[in-house]
Amino acid sequence: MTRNLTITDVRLTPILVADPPLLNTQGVHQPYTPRLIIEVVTADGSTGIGETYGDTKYLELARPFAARLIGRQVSDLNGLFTVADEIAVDANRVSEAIDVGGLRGVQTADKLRLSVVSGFEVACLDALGKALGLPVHALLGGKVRDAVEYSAYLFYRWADHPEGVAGERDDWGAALDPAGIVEQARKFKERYGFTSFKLKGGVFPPDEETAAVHALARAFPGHPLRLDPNGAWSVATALTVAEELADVLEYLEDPALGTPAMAQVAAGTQVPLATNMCVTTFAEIQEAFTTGAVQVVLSDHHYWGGLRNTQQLAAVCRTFGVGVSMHSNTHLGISLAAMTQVAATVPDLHHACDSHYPWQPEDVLTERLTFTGGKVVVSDAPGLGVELDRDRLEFLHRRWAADDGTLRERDDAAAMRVADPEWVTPTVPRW
Ligand SMILES: O=C([O-])C(=O)C[C@H](O)[C@@H](O)C(=O)[O-]
Ligand SMILES: [Mg+2]
Repeated sequence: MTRNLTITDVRLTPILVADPPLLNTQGVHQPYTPRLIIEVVTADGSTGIGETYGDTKYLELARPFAARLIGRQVSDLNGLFTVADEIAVDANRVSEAIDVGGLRGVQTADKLRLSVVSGFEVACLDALGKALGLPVHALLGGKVRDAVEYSAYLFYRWADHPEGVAGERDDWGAALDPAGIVEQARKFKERYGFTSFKLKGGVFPPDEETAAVHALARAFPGHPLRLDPNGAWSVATALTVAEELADVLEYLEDPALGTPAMAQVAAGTQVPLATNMCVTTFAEIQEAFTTGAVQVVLSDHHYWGGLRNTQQLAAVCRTFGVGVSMHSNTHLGISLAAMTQVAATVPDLHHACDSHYPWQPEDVLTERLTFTGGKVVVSDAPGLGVELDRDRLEFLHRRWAADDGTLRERDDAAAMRVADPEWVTPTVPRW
């Protein structure tokens, strides 16, 4: 039977989703964070869904992108990059050259475009898979594992958002010291079965964070542990921490900012270094790999340009003997399903992937994805194997529409200033 896979409609729905008061070196998460949900509809009635960042700078690229997709084939995934090249990026959007205070590395016009392409690519793959009756992993060449392992993403956090700030409550409680972090890790293990733990650092002086990692090592002997200060330390501080934690760390993530600093740290320690900050584009690979600056690249399909680019990144890493795993920031179930589908196809995946999903109490799916033994089972259902809950989508969109603009852009430093008016984004290295 010949199918008509022409794209006839594209729907873009910006939403605001609840986010807990998670601390990082920039500040704290806002009570609600923007995401963009993308639906691609084909002439024969398949609808595919994708998800990406929802801040204004992404929306303003997604709209002309969506308009250009009408009439194209949903299977023309390579064509998405051609379409992206046609979209002009406002120079002001990249003038500061960093994104979310640098948490996602360099910001370029291409990377902004790729962050939009990724949402459309996932939606097209989902629609194509549904039309053909094949899971996304089959469209990517087939799965090499039946479940994908994730790590518990531990955060220093407050119990609630600052007084007077509207937000959703949760039962995780505060975690502001080693005991609080161990308690949080126990809950993660109980609720989801995770056996790897990553602590988001760069929040407190390094000796406090080192103490928290030692406390985790005592509480969970033999479990892989990671610490990620998002580049907040000097080379000297990074080397001190690496020495103190050498026996317990699986890897140290972005201890110092930029490839040259990472290369200096790498030269002085046996602890592997991972990154989602100094290698975030193909252009950054050569310098990082030839200087031995990183041993594990944490891919994020959102800003690498989608699932197929993630596979290409994995192939380059494999060629250079560099490990690959996955980075995450606030995302919903569509992205977790997409991450799981692509991770299932990557042969050398030796580290549990990051996921913020357990921190997100809200979703746009009819059924939440679940972690069992720290793993998500790879769906063999057509497409991503998930279904959009239209009522939830509408509810979360109404929250976005009602916002006066303050929450539509993620700004962790601004959120921190609500609690501490003197707060300014720390200069790096912070310690
Ligand atoms: O380096 C990382 O893993 C991240 O930046 C992940 C997230 O952005 C995290 O730091 C956050 O959301 O606060
Ligand atoms: Mg990181």
